[in-house]
Amino acid sequence: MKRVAILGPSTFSEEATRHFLGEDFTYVSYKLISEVFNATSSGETDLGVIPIENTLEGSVHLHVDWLVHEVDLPIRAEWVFPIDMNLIGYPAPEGRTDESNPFGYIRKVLSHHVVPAQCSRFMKQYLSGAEFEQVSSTAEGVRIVSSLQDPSVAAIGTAIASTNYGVPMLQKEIQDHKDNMTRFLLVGKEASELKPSEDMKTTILVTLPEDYPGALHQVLSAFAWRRINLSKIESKPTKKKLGTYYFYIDIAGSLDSVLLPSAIQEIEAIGCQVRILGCYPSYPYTN
Ligand SMILES: O=C(O)C(=O)Cc1ccccc1
Repeated sequence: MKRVAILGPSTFSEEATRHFLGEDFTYVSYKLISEVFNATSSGETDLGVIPIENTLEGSVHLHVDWLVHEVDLPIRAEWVFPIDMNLIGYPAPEGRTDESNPFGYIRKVLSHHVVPAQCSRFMKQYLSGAEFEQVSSTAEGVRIVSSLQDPSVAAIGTAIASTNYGVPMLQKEIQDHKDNMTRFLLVGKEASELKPSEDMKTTILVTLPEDYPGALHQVLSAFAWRRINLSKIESKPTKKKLGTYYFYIDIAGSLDSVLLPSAIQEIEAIGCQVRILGCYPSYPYTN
């Protein structure tokens, strides 16, 4: 069975990956996302799973940075999964109940750094007196809460973490939007056989030549006149020189098509550097 590195166990990454890949894989849990990248890169696992983008927050920049700067792992698939955030902790100690705010006794909330933006309304209303502390995963927050057994410290995480660590669910589904989706990437050195998808995507990084006015316009027009659809374009610092950027571009379509390789050739011809991060199937959410 193929081995898949995930941030886990009992995380949103695990929920999303089991839903997508099923049980014909061996899941190997790592505490840090850097360990997920490194395990996949070193061959300890065949594949790795990276949460890359959320409906509300956009890209998880730290993870994009790893993909671009630290490893050379092609993207093999992407899928979307709905995320239900839950407040997990212990009930109010006796004498600490507050009519106006049932969670007013909570002083600290532990979770993954992408979480507060996804439950900002709930946190503002009920947890404004609590300090947020970032931990390596939502499950790690629940694990710490279970070890402290202190009602003033709570976590935000998955229902499965509440069950597995034996910490009560205080409030279900506290995310701002019911359709709170996260996009996950499957990365790996070798292609894996996956279910067919109607949608293929290609992700490229483009570095513009210096001193070439209008270079970005030229890049975009290489796609535009071929009627190639871009689903995302983001500029990011190259990290080599202040003020220099590359563009992270998601393209609807496959490198097997005639048009896309010719668009890339045209971009290279004007002096841009192009790195292909992957050409892969994309899956919408189906339950
Ligand atoms: O910490 C987790 O549970 C993760 O898998 C990372 C994450 C956190 C919040 C939304 C999606 C993924």
